[in-house]
Formats: sequence, C-alpha cells, structure tokens
Amino acid sequence: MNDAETIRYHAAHNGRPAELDLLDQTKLPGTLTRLVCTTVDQTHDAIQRLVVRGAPAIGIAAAYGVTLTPVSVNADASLPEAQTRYRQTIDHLATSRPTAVNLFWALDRMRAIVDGFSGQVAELRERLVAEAVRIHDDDRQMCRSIGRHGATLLADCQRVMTHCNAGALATSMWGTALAPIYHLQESGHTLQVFADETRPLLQGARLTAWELHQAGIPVTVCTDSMSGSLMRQGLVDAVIVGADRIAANGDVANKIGTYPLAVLAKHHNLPFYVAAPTNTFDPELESGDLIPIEQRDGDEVSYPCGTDSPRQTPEGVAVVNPAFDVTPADLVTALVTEKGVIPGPNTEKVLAHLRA
Ligand SMILES: CSC[C@@H](O)[C@@H](O)C(=O)COP(=O)(O)O
Repeated sequence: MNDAETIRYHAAHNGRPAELDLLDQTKLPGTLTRLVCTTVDQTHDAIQRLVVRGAPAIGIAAAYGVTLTPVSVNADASLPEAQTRYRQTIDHLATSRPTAVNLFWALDRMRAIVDGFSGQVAELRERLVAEAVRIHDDDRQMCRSIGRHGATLLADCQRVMTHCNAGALATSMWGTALAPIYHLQESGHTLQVFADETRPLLQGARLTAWELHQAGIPVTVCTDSMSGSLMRQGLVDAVIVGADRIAANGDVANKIGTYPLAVLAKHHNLPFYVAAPTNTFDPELESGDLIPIEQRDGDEVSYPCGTDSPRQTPEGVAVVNPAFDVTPADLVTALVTEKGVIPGPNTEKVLAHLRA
C-alpha cells in the first residue's frame, strides 16, 4: 500500500465503522502521517483545515464523508429518517469550503442518490458508497486524460512553472496541472519544474516540491516574488496551473497568486495554461466576478510557521487572506480538460466543450 495515497476508504464491515483515511497534508513535507475520519464532523474539519485539499480531492473526500453519516441500517430502519440525515450531512459538508466547485458537484451527485432512492436503508448506504467510489475512480481516468491532452501543449518545453499544488496530492492520481508533466516523464521527456512557494500556506514549496521530488522530476522552489525575474531571464517556457472553479466565459479561480503569474506570463510572451476536469467548470456563472472567494484567517499570514512560532506582522495591523484569485480568460492561452484543449477560451467555446 502506498503511504502517500491522498485518499483511502474502508467500508463499514462486521460492526466496524467506515473510515476515510487521509494523508495529512498539513504535516508535509516533514512527516508522512495519516488522519482517519470516522465522523462527518471530522471530515468537515479535515477539509476546512486543508488536511485534504485541492479541488478534486475535496470533492472525493466530501463524497466519502457523506457515507459516514450515522444511520441505523436495521431491516426496520426508517428510510425517510435516513434520507433526512444524509441531506443534513450534505448541507453541512457544503459549508466546509466555498470556492472549489468540485465539492458541490460531488455532493450534488450524492444528493441525487439519496433523493432518487426507495428501498432498505442498508442498500441506500451501499449505493452511496458505490457512488463515492465511482467519483474517486473517475478522477483517476480524468488525470490520465488531462495528462495526455496537456502533454501536446508542453511537448516542446524544457522548463515549466506552476503555482500551488495541482498534482497527485490534490487528486487521486497525477493531478491536473502536473498530469502532463507525469505523462511526458512516462514517455521519456522529463521537464524541469519551477514550483512557486505559494504564500501563505506554501502548497508549492511543501507539496508540489515534495511530490515531484518523490517522482524523480527535477523541481526548483522559488518564492512567489521571483517568478517574474525567472521569466525575464528566459528560464521558463510555459506556465501551467490548476483551477478551483472556471466560469462560463473561461475566467479561472485558482490559488491566490495565480492572477499575477498570468499577467507576468503575458508580459513575457509565455503560454499560460490551466488544466482542470470539466467538473471544475461552473457554467451557471457568467464570469469569474461571481465566483465566491474563500477568505481565511489572517493568522495564516501573520504566523507563517504556525501560531506556536513568533508573529511576523505587527500586533494591531490588519491582514487580508483571500485563498484564491480570479484570472480573466483573456490571459489564459488554453484550458485543458479530460475532453481536450480549449484554446483562447470564451463563453461560446467553453459551453460547446462542456456540451460535447
Ligand atoms: C487539482 S487542484 C487545483 C486547485 O484546487 C489548486 O490549484 C488550488 O488552488 C488548491 O488550493 P488549496 O487551498 O490548497 O485547496
């Protein structure tokens, strides 16, 4: 068994409760440790604290979290009561993080099973487990397909830059932005990667650097403020990032710091690619201005090494901590999904791609 697997699930068995077994990403890269959730509240907390993070992984974890709802599965258990409980869990997990639409997409799939079911409660629970497993399995396929399509865009590159972590740790397999890099490695073309450190929680420095290094892909960490200078020196051939939500017009919400990177890429005439599965799109939203942006605790900025370490901003000074920003579609060279590539995204192309 691979200790670094982002998400594992063990179904309830012989009176033993179901377990959602997560790699604790708050502890990386120092410690490889797992957190086992057996309750809905533990799952909610794990998502909120970024034990599990990255848009697809949040959706998968939430889907499994629904199956941890305490319901009686006796033969005479009441189905309407169980359905109410499952719906309460779904509503509760939907409050864990606001931006990644994959969370709501996965919970909607679980809700459809609950709403459309008639039969014994034990069977409903099995159907929910099966649906969560399907969401997890489909994500693996998605990673492979994004890898294949994205590789066509990076085939002539030697050095790429990425931001945050949109790799295996954020999904069930290769990730989204990192999938083309893994795909190319499999075919014998190893790219060099610059990983932006990604302030304030350092997903680039801690997670992307860790997983690429484990995979034998040469990776160099740079602080977010170094990206422009590296581009100016001609050390970067392309930028590729993931997404948390993509509006109908192709505007992209992703980790804070993505937007300035896209502006820098444009200034330096570099392609700026965004890789995400179609379940990261929110065609209901006309533009990125409508995407809800998570505001996190300012302590994440004030205490970069955790609240046990010295404060790095003066007491009494305000701190802002939006977790995501929006990159307008006109800065995106192409979107890559499991279905293919959308060059120069706009509303017409995005909606046609989602319908195809
Ligand atoms: C394939 S993951 C894509 C995005 O979710 C990723 O780039 C990102 O911004 C993650 O943010 P996080 O706050 O770590 O969940």
